[in-house]
Amino acid sequence: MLDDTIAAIATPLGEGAIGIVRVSGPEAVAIAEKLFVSRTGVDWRKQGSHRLFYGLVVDPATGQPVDEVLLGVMYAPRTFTREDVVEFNCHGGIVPLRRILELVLQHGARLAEPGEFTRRAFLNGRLDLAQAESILDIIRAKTEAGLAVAMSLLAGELSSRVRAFQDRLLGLVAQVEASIDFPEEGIEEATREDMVESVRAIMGDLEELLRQARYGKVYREGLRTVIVGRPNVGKSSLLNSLLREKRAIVTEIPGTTRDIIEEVVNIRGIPIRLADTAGLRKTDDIVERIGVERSRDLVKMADLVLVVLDASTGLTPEDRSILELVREQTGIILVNKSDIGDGEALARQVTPLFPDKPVQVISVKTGQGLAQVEEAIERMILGGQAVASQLPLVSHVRHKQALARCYEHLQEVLRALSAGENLDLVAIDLRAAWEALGEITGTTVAEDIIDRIFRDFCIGK
Ligand SMILES: Nc1nc2c(c(=O)[nH]1)N(C=O)[C@@H](CNc1ccc(C(=O)N[C@@H](CCC(=O)O)C(=O)O)cc1)CN2
Ligand SMILES: Nc1nc2c(ncn2[C@@H]2O[C@H](COP(=O)(O)OP(=O)(O)OP(=O)(O)O)[C@@H](O)[C@H]2O)c(=O)[nH]1
Ligand SMILES: [K+]
Repeated sequence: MLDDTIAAIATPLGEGAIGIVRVSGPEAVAIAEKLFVSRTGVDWRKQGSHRLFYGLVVDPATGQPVDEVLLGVMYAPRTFTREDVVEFNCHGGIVPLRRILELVLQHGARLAEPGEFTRRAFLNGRLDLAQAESILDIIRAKTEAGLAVAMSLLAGELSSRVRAFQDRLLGLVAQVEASIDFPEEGIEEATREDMVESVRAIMGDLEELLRQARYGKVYREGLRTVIVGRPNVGKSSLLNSLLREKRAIVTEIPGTTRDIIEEVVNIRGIPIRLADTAGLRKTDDIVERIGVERSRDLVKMADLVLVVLDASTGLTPEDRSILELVREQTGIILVNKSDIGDGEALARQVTPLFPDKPVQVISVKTGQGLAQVEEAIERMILGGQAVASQLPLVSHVRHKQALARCYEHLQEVLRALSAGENLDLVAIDLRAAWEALGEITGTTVAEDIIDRIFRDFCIGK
């Protein structure tokens, strides 16, 4: 598979200043030799790696110049894929990009599959699987904190933690196997206790990582949030104030399963994905409207519900119905318009009715309480902590699940050790724990999981 040379357009297809056709594999340099004509008199083949050369791409069949380009040349093995890589930096239009790609394909490359460049980096050992996954996270990061989490994954911070765990487990395996090899000596009580202690220590460290994993995925995926409330309580005003005051609409992303536009607000580094609940906002009868399937889905799928009440009108039956609808969900109750009504009184009234939900008195008009809303959101996400003391190392569900499986195997090790069971059993569970960790870095992962990971990438990445 790695004998062939792959090529793809690596930049978005649209009108841009520059576009890149990327080529990787054993034929990459030979293809460039056929298509690229230097215009500086420099013999680019005689220069070092990681250089740019100015010239033309010329169609060898016709002798016609196709585009004026900068050719990037990087020689194996010190490249992104660990293969020879050439990059045609052409003008960023669809026709020059397509034309150059076509020529490259005619002269010895095949079209790359989605994520195939990164997959080669993984297969050739330049990146482990978690690092490869981080590259898509970098591309999709919605806030700077999200980018920082992705960059730490790329830097291998999780990977090195995982490898350290694996080393500790291997140490234990060696200890157990040594005892198995000399059964006549049996295993001493002290040794057994020693092992129990080591396993407990590893489990403690795993627990810490798993705690972070609870909110880690929010940095990557964002927090699906909806604002609900009856008409005129100030939902649009709240949304606008979040969007405007933050001046941080990072991007507009289409909802993945529905045709709903989401706007991403950056609240203390946490990407808050506010679904455009125009359907919910514009209707006369909000309760009835929530009954409408689409809106209900939106609310049910939300990670966080912001329920807005109006201090100037007090708690109405409609408010109660809305609050009932979202009783089971993570939410914050916002008592708005405290500038023209007794917000504290209304807050005292609803707090005992919905003890799970923090209540915050606000006025979108004066700005009162809005900073505390952000704090409350942060606190809910970070499991009670007001501020993340450190960015989470675990941001993928896949990684979290592998850590959890490792943990379960270690529970089994503990049980077997304290029940005085056969050491063969203990060794098997220790190895299983070790293997679960290898799924994160990709040393013990099934091919179909790797396929699934790279399928999400775009072509050219
Ligand atoms: N034009 C271009 N820009 C790009 C990339 C690319 O492939 N091409 N990248 C890719 O997605 C990212 C940068 N990542 C890269 C990672 C490693 C290497 C590389 O050549 N690494 C060598 C180090 C070479 C040296 O030390 O001299 C190596 O790791 O061995 C290049 C780009 C983002 N920008
Ligand atoms: N005094 C005061 N008025 C507010 C406050 N927040 C919003 N309003 C006003 O309340 C009215 C309704 O606000 P909207 O934001 O449109 O309310 P909504 O909940 O989106 O209303 P619908 O779209 O009908 O569901 C507007 O006139 C706002 O200016 C507030 O904190 N204090
Ligand atoms: K409105």
